[in-house]
Amino acid sequence: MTSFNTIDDLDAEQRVLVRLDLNSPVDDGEVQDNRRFSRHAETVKELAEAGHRVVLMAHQGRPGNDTFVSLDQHAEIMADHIGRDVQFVDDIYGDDAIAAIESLEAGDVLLLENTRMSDDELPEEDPEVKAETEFVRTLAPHFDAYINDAYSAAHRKHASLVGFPLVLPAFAGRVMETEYEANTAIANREFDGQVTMVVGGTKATDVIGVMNTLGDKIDTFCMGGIASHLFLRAAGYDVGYDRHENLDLYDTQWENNEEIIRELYEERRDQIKLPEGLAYEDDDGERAEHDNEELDAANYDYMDISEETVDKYDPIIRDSDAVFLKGALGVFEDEKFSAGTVGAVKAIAETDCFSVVGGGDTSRSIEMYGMDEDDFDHVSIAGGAYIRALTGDDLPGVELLIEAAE
Ligand SMILES: Nc1ncnc2c1ncn2[C@@H]1O[C@H](COP(=O)(O)OP(=O)(O)O)[C@@H](O)[C@H]1O
Ligand SMILES: O=C(OP(=O)(O)O)[C@H](O)COP(=O)(O)O
Repeated sequence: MTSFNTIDDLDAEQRVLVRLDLNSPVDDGEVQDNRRFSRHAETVKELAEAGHRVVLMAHQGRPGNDTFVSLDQHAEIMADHIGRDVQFVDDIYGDDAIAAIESLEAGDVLLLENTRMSDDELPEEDPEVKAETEFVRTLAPHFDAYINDAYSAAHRKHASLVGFPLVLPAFAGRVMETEYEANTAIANREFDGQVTMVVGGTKATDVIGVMNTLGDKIDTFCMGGIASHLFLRAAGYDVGYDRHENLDLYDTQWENNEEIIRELYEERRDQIKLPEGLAYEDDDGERAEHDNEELDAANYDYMDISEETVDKYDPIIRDSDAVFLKGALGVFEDEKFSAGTVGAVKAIAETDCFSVVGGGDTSRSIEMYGMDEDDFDHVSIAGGAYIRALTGDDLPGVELLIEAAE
């Protein structure tokens, strides 16, 4: 069913520019190894072993966030995964980057600096505009082929994702192939019985927009994470406001989505299940909980759904014939705030239903809490892209690969 050219269609010994998605959790400045590395390592290893000169591009975090860091650590982690050296240059398309690219020999692998450190990368613009950026125009002449393996970023119209397919022969990497095939098959499938979507994570903007479109396919949404705080705010509770100056989790997402959140809450109230309360860290560093009536956004950070909410969602999941999870229901990386995410993921694993767990960060909870990937029909390293794919909407990065093959 593959509709694009893949690594199998490459000529021998090419100079290949490969876009990966290595966007990872960062803990105190330390990049955390995760499934994105192991999955992309298959593509990188295959290309290097075939004797291509392999130059990798990826992004990390968003400017202004703590997770917006250099990719030097990513090069070391990738090297461990592929069992060969991964060179790193702290430049994207300047003289240092070009010199490093030109000095590569067959089978060498080089990682360029975080693409989002270039001003050309981020504004979402049409491919034709991105293809004209200095970023794309400077790098492209040094390559024979562009390979997009970053399915999980394919919903973004950024230079490294949509600019190059217009100026270089474009191919899909192995992760792109498998994620596209799995997610497209899921999107085209009809489900009988009860279909549930568990929605969490921090990127509420990515999920709220598509909830309306998916509303006719999904019987019940179980809400957690930041999106649930925004819905609770729409329901009149004191939550979903930022209390730290340098951390924008809520205010912008509320401003951008207020209308649709209020509309969804009004029109789909029976379908959308909200937390009964939320958990925070008390003065002794222990988990404590507030019921919705007690929520106090000015003084507390809420990091998980309450235990009562876990109990409310559990039977909904267990009675389902299909369950899709996108995003963590709480800060599961800290064990005391893992109850929501682990409760939902375990219930899905133990239920004989069709199941998909999505999200680069969220899929880490499976191994962190001793579950097995085989307990799910599909574990996607994509979050926003996978949920967008479920709506049947095109992903710009994928569309360009398909057009290139036509
Ligand atoms: N209440 C919360 N407050 C802060 N972060 C949260 C909260 N609930 C969930 N998260 C965080 O959401 C992250 C996953 O969100 P996101 O990046 O949107 O999903 P993914 O990368 O899995 O698609 C997790 O790492 C988790 O720590
Ligand atoms: O991690 C990603 O998306 P995801 O959190 O939806 O899985 C991608 O790398 C896209 O990153 P972005 O949402 O900062 O554009």
